[in-house]
Amino acid sequence: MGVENLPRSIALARADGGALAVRIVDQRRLPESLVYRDVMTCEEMIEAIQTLAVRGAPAIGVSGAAALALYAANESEATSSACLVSELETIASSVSSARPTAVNLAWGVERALSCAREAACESVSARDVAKLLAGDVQAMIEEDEAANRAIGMYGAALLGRGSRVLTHCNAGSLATAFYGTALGVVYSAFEQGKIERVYADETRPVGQGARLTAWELGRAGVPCTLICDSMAASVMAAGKIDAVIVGADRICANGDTANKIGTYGLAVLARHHGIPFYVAAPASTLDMALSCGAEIPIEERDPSEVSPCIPEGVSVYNPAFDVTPAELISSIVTERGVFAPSSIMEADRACSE
Ligand SMILES: CSC[C@H]1O[C@H](OP(=O)(O)O)[C@H](O)[C@@H]1O
Repeated sequence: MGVENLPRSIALARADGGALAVRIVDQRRLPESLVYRDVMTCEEMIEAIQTLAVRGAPAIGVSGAAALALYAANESEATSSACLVSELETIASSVSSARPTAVNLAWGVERALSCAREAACESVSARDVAKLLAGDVQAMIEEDEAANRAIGMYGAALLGRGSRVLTHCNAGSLATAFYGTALGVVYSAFEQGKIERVYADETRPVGQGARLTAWELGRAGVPCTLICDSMAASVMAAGKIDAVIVGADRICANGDTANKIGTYGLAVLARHHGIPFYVAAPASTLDMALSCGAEIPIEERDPSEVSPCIPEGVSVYNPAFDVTPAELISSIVTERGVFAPSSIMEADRACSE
């Protein structure tokens, strides 16, 4: 039992014949089946991101860089590193725009481009640039896990013994390279004997809580109660929650935070009930270029996610995220410590050192 019993959501691998592959857990198949899928091309990775086969801000950040590494290794016929860089710059925007809200995706793509440009300046061959890109994806995977374990350590210190935590969506190991952000705090606190129970919102319409968080916590042996999103208010009113911990897809310079749709409502409820509301996220989720949450692009997804049967003449609104104002957030937990939302720019500087 424990977090080590969880699969790695994304890893580099070699397909039959030795070609570079990115091996992902196909999260659309959970909780019924744990299915791994080898992604071999840039287009396949874009499709995996758009269909939520791979999902979660940090995980799609790694996937964005991996998309370029797959192109360089398996698709490009460039005869020079300069030509390869030019090709990568051409496809980069199609990867970054696969999902607009999580800043991690654009961050991962830009990191891969920088890696390729720097290598090309060293006059290495296109083949060697491809190898360096794959190596940097592996480094991102390792860095993300380390960041999540640090987030877990700092976040666990905020919780007392016997804590009952409410979480939303899945900000677990599946949503990252490994260990998770919000659930990383849970796993660290659980190892310290601090977690009595986790209440997991099912998180309509896609059900990341019911399908993924409940599956993770069950597999890790963490006591979990699955609730409908509409039950969160009553559970808080009944005094069953000591803290709310969620992930993030983009955190602005003033601390406003985009996360899965329904997060904002939880923050309002937590404030009403005097319950601390924590956001857990790595530096790759910070976007200091945006001054406030109104600037965050919110992805709208297919109406069929809300219901397979939409009555004629009825429209559907399906935003995948909402924005929680900084004033409703108690603290933001990063790999460099716990920060007040108003001090998140300090966190960005600390994480960049
Ligand atoms: C640590 S994952 C962050 C964030 O990403 C998830 O969105 P999605 O399932 O659509 O990829 C959710 O908002 C998580 O909180």
